[in-house]
Amino acid sequence: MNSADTAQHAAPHPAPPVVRARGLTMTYGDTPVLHGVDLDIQRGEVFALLGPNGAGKTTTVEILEGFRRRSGGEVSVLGTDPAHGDDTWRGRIGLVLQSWRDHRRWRVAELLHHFATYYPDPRDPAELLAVVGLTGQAGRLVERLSGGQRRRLDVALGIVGRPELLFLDEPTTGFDPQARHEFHLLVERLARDEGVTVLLTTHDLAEAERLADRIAMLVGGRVRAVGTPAELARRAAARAEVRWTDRDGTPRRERTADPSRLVWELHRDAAGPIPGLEVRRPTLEDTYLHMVHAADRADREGDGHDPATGEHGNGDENESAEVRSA
Ligand SMILES: Nc1ncnc2c1ncn2[C@@H]1O[C@H](COP(=O)(O)OP(=O)(O)OP(=O)(O)O)[C@@H](O)[C@H]1O
Repeated sequence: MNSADTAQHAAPHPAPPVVRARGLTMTYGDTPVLHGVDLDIQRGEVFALLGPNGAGKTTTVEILEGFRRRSGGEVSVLGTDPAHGDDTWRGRIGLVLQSWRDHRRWRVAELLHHFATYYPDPRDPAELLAVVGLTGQAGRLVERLSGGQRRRLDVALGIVGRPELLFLDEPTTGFDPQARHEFHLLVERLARDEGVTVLLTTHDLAEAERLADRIAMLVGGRVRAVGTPAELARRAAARAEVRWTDRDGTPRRERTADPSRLVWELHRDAAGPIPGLEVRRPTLEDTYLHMVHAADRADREGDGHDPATGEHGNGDENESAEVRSA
């Protein structure tokens, strides 16, 4: 959006994004892994960062958390450059890390009380244990918790300080389905009722689809697309699958960009109802796989083709900024 558009359509004092990155780059040694990432995450938004192993998700998140120094670009998190965040800034951020390995000898409630003392206005630890379903384990040593229970404790520790921005790095790994469901309700409540902004990385596409207002797909250190799950499905032009059973009982399936035409043709050719007829719309998984394959292909061919839009760029990193901000 150009500045004239902004003046015309935006509120008089639009809130700045909670997370903003422009042209973020990262190089390990002489290996570049982020190639100019742009992100805008608004207050109260649940934002998921998806991408294959090695895409650069953790690197991006660690830079935003202030744990890793970037090589280049501009970054602002809660109005501060994370490279210069102080304790007050850190207190406004919640991290759900991959388990608190140094605290195995603590008891669950003790550890939560201890963490609560770091913050000016912490949540009540007993209430929080109930929220994450660990009341029955309050007196247990952390090292005696199951994997899923420890992950719930990670979540409790991440939100005890009432963070404005919560980073969730693969938060439900090891959760059973019910614990995952309860965790999703908790994240929805935090975002909806308390206006907490959430940045989630996950390999669970159903989780991203369920929780995220918007999703960014990061492949090979570039954001290939940003949008709601429905927008991404439309942009990726992933095809629907039509299933039916032939007159001789053979199950059939066909992928098509125009399912309504195929269904019409089937009806036109059939003498009566079509048994087993089913139209399956593209899922986020279809979209994801489509984009990852297309991005791999584009990178191999070096043609600047963007899988998110089907547009051809000039291979310039700035070109894909148009896609990202769309
Ligand atoms: N400390 C490091 N030193 C050198 N290279 C690193 C370092 N950390 C990550 N990398 C490399 O940077 C690239 C991006 O890694 P990163 O961990 O950010 O990816 P990711 O998207 O989080 O992957 P995953 O889904 O597997 O967690 C990978 O090629 C990885 O090998």
